Amino acid sequence: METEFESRLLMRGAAPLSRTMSIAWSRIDGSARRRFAVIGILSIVSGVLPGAQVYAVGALVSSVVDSADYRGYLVWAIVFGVVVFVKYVLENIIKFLGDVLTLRLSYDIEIDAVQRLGDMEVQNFESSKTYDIIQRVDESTGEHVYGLFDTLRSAIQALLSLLSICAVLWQWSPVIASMLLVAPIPGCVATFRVQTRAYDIEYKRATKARLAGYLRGLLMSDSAKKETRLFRLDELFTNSYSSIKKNFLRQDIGLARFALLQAGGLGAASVLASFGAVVYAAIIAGVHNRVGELAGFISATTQVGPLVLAAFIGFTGIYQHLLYVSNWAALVDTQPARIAEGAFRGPSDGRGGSVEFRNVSFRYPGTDVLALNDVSFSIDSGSITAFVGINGCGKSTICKLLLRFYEPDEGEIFVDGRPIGELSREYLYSWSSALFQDFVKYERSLRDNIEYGYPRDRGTADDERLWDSLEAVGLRDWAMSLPERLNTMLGRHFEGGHQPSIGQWQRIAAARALVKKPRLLVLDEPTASVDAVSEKILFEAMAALGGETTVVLVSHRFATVAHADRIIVIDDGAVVGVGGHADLMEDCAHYRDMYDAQGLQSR
Ligand SMILES: Nc1ncnc2c1ncn2[C@@H]1O[C@H](COP(=O)(O)OP(=O)(O)OP(=O)(O)O)[C@@H](O)[C@H]1O
Repeated sequence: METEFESRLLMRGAAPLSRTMSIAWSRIDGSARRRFAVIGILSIVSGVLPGAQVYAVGALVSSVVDSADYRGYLVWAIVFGVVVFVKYVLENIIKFLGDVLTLRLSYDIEIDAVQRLGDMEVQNFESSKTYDIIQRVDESTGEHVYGLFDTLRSAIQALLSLLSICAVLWQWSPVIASMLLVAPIPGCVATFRVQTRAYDIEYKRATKARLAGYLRGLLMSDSAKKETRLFRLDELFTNSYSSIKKNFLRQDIGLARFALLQAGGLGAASVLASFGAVVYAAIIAGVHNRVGELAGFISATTQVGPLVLAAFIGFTGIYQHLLYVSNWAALVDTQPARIAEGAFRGPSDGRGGSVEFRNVSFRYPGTDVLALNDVSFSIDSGSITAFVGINGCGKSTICKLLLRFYEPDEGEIFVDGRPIGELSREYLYSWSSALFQDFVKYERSLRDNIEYGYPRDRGTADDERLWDSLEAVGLRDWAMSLPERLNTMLGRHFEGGHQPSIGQWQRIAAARALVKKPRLLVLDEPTASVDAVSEKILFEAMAALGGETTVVLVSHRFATVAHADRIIVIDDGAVVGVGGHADLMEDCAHYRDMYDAQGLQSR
């Protein structure tokens, strides 16, 4: 059973090990590689010193026994001291260089991972495959990258030390040398078994551990607290969490018992075998009067066990690091979905903003259902166009394609008469803006919250512009009443934060969308959280943009929708009606049904 598992472990690790190590190596810069080289050379020197140390012990004791003159053994005492001291110095230098390298790699790799995440397209975060990889990369990856190389280095150094000791012992007695080398093996097998079992437990519990982490996160989340309290989910989640943890506890205690049994069996066999080797060496020494060699054997006994273990376990310990590093390597190795960049950078101050979808069809990656099926429509520049339809009909998908978060599978999208793929996204985003239904509540100052919507290449937005945006969304008076006005921190996570209501948060997000005075404004359910008065204010803000800004509005509120210049009705990924409110009430049964349903609900 164990053997089968161990071989599975090696199989599982061997292929990713070489791939992961080559990825890690390719990401390490020249100076870090030089540091690795220096550490490697010092490790080789330090690796052969234990042999010299054992030899010096033997020679020292022999010279004490054989020579009456202290000068005879003083030389060996000095040699012994120098060997011990040089090893001490080398080990400390290796440790220092290793620590510095760990810190540097941790920094480099953490920044590299963060940059990769920042650089990813929206669609990667909406794909469970990539999202899974993203979730598994944590801040400790850098330490494990060095750990991966360092474990290998330590194992090789331990092997060198063993060879050097072996070379010395062999000259004295091949039989005792063999006994000493073989003695630690059962103990190593025991440790290997315990480690592989621990690794296997960790590997198998990864999914449950993630679930436990998720439940814990829900229990700690301020946004989830109301629901968890109301639906008594806190109790349910706490029970699930503790049941997972109890299971882990049971496994860990079982592992501790297994470790004790292994130590008591194979581990004890090693101790007894070493003891046997020393007794045998003592007998030989007594018979042949080779006290120096006996001292060398005893000195070697204390070193050989840990060295065999380090060499043996070092190679298995690599898998522990591999578990972490492979997540990061998978991130590096992932070919995230990319949106091709267009070259057109256009006149930055030019107005416009007309949009056309021509026979656009689209499936989300990894699905076979058409989210949009042969969709065609056109939107005049400066107009307000509303999209309506039941949940899941494809309205948000139209917004995502228009903002180039995805590319259509078929058909083409034109902006100002030009295929959208020809526009550079930097250019497109410099004059378009959006307010999403899942807008972000940045727990930063009110100023930051609005300024985040202002293009960085235009510098910082002046206060007047920020106040204008607040005015447009009806928040000027509220902002004036805040303790530090624009500089007031928002949210509860940082000290001194002021918590806006959800509707205020949404209007702040609207101010952020408006601050750049966009030519194209996509509003994906912008009024979901606001009251009727605020909705009117928001709509007036949109209308005030009229002529200057093309507004694409997704909304379920017919009171808002009815004011749009044109309404496009979507059903099951297809356009089923286009026109003004009055026309659609006449001609489009689907629109009329939705309108009536909302009228009934509100009565
Ligand atoms: N990231 C995604 N991966 C796979 N399928 C998706 C994804 N996002 C949306 N879909 C699917 O695409 C279809 C259209 O979704 P979309 O979000 O565009 O609907 P919607 O009209 O905006 O709905 P709602 O009114 O609920 O916001 C739905 O069937 C939905 O399940």
